[in-house]
Amino acid sequence: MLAKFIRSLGYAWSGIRFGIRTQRHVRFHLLAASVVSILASFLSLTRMEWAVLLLTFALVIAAELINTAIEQAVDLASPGQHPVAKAAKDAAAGAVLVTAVTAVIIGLLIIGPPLWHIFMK
Ligand SMILES: Nc1ncnc2c1ncn2[C@@H]1O[C@H](COP(=O)(O)OP(=O)(O)OP(=O)(O)O)[C@@H](O)[C@H]1O
Repeated sequence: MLAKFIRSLGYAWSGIRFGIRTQRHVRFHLLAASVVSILASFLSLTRMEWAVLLLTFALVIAAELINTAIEQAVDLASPGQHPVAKAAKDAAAGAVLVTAVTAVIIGLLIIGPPLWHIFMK
């Protein structure tokens, strides 16, 4: 039971590594999350603000990994060009865009005002 759980964690970790290795957008979002975290660590954020930031990072990275899974599955099912393949990939990319735009707005709402305060002092 425990061994099976650990094996499943290994599969999930290898999926994350695949996303990081092959998808430049995954790497970009990880970098953006790191930069925001470093900036945020200099600000006196509340636990709730940190929770919202972490949830936002997780949402964007998870959306990128699901997008990667959909791209892989579509390429396997439809190696040639097909309008349904395009619709599937574009919808998955749209989902990532929704989370990324929301993340930028949340980032501006949470770290924007304290950063503004520091730089305008
Ligand atoms: N098998 C396919 N059939 C039809 N259209 C496809 C197919 N594969 C990709 N496309 C479409 O071609 C366009 C570019 O696809 P591509 O996967 O290169 O997107 P991208 O976002 O530039 O990729 P990347 O993640 O490598 O940056 C998208 O509109 C996508 O939906």
